[in-house]
Amino acid sequence: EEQEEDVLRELRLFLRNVTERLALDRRFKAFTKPVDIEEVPDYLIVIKKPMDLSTLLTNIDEHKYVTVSEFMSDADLIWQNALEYNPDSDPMDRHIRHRACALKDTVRAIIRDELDEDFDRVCEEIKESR
Ligand SMILES: COC(=O)N1C[C@@H]2C[C@@H]3O[C@]2(Cc2nccnc23)C1
Repeated sequence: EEQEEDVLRELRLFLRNVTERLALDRRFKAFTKPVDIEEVPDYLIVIKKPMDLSTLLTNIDEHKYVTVSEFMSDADLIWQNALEYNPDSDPMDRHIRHRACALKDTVRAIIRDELDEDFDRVCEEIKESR
């Protein structure tokens, strides 16, 4: 009903705000756009579910997420993929893994600090009812 759409609209506003703040953080520049398959031809052989911050924003606008947990599953792909594709000891791999870990910790800290438990529960109830 209308009240449910009001809740989901507020969820999208919250998720856009979080995602845009991450995209502005210079540490996360490598995560703002899809990895360029022309530059990295084997990327899709290694990484089965690519994800990036611009794709998160598109998904939000396409009403893909009804709960924060669904959003977090896709957001987690970003740093998980980076750890998986860049496992080596060379400085470049270590650098992007450090940033991937910072992304993981930053997303979790924002959600812990800014997501209201009761609001999240209402979203979960809407999801269960559909
Ligand atoms: C989230 O970003 C990444 O996982 N990567 C891995 C790729 C390997 C390396 O860095 C990336 C882009 C790139 N382009 C050209 C040559 N080498 C690289 C970014």
